[in-house]
Amino acid sequence: MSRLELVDVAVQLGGRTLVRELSFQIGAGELVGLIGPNGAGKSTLIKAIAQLLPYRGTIRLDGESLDRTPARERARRLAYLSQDDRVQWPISVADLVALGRHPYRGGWWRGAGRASEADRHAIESAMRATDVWSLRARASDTLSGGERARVRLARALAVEAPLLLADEPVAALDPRHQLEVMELLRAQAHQGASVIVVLHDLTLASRFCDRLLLLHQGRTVALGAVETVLSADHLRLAYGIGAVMGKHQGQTYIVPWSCATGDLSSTRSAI
Ligand SMILES: Nc1ncnc2c1ncn2[C@@H]1O[C@H](COP(=O)(O)OP(=O)(O)OP(=O)(O)O)[C@@H](O)[C@H]1O
Repeated sequence: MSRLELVDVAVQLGGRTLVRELSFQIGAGELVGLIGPNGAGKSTLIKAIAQLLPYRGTIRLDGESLDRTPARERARRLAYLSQDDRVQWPISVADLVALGRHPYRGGWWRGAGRASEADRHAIESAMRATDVWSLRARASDTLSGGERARVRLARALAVEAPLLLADEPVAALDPRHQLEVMELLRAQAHQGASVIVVLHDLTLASRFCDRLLLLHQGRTVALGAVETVLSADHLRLAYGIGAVMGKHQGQTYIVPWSCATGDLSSTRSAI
């Protein structure tokens, strides 16, 4: 049985259809990259899976419809890292990461200082893995964009959920931290989690993901093996670019190189 299953999922907002009849499955231990141009519907799809937007169709986690799963249980089984990186309160980094353990607690939040042994272990592991342990006493609203991104990822990892949805987790990161975060997501998958990561960097998508889902205008352009999805035709049709592709140490790198010329509208509408 697949871990996550979407059947004919569609999202309509403000009178527009943002995701169109999309079906796919992800197994335990898989890292799937969700790619596509700005406005393709990637965040909308991720939010629908996270039950943050109304949708049509069915989304099942371990065989159970997510819209029927009680909220607290869902919050343990599904960790969501949003694209929105605003930090609303001047709470410490440690307390922000500790919020990831909230679904395991009864009653109201008491902060990282009063966490159980299991909570403390999850919080510290997540902070060390994302390289933010040294920031633990800092006020979270004083962090740089990249530091904040890693702290928010730590909060999502602290949930220790079997499904991790990460919307552009490397967008604000320097190259080394981008690689570290992708290795971390890979490691989460190796340990049995199912991970969906939204990416704009096609080389990272190619190198680290098991499969890719390429969206354009809310539709699936391609879903499958990295080499199949990242074809020159798909890049031209979905992104309107020409790219330089090559191999290094047996892995594919992709450098967006030129804006495709000519009328793409007819080919795009055919996708
Ligand atoms: N609440 C809403 N009402 C109407 N349209 C919306 C709403 N939210 C998003 N959209 C539109 O839906 C489309 C898809 O948005 P979405 O954020 O899912 O794109 P994306 O693929 O994540 O893009 P990006 O790469 O820019 O983050 C966009 O055209 C966006 O303007």
